[in-house]
Amino acid sequence: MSDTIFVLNGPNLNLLGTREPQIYGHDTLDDIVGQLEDRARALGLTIDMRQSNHEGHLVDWLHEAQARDAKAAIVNAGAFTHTSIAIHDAVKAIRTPVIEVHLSNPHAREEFRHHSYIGRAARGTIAGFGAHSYMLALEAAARF
Ligand SMILES: O=C(O)[C@]1(O)C=C(c2cccc(Sc3ccccc3)c2)[C@@H](O)[C@H](O)C1
Repeated sequence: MSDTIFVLNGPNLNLLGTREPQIYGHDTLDDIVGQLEDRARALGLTIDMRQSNHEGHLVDWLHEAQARDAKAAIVNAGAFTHTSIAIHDAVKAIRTPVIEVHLSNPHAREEFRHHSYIGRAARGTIAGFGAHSYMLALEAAARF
């Protein structure tokens, strides 16, 4: 197993920090990756953070996480959380442990956000703590 943690982000998260801070906080993905890299360095780990608006990229990157024997994959699939059987199947297909994360708490929001295809396949889920959701997931992954 390598010391690499994949951090994979889905649609619209490239716009994070620009709108709806009351839901998603003020941090951008660049802010979050900087926080993660500082902590990962202290843990002897490496972060590989990516974002795409395309479902197939996330599927390909989950396959790559396994191919590179990643220690874990932290996944915020955004809206694909609630729609993507393809990403669910990729999470089930790989040996790499996957931690689902969300900035908001989808269960406290609209009904259509209450179901997660990713959550049904992941090792666990951390949601509702803004950027800290990612940091909590890194701490959990470090103990795998
Ligand atoms: O809370 C999350 O992290 C979540 O994964 C993120 C989502 C999301 C949705 C739209 C935009 C963004 S990122 C954003 C937020 C504000 C302005 C621009 C982009 C995230 C939702 O689709 C999900 O239901 C929940």
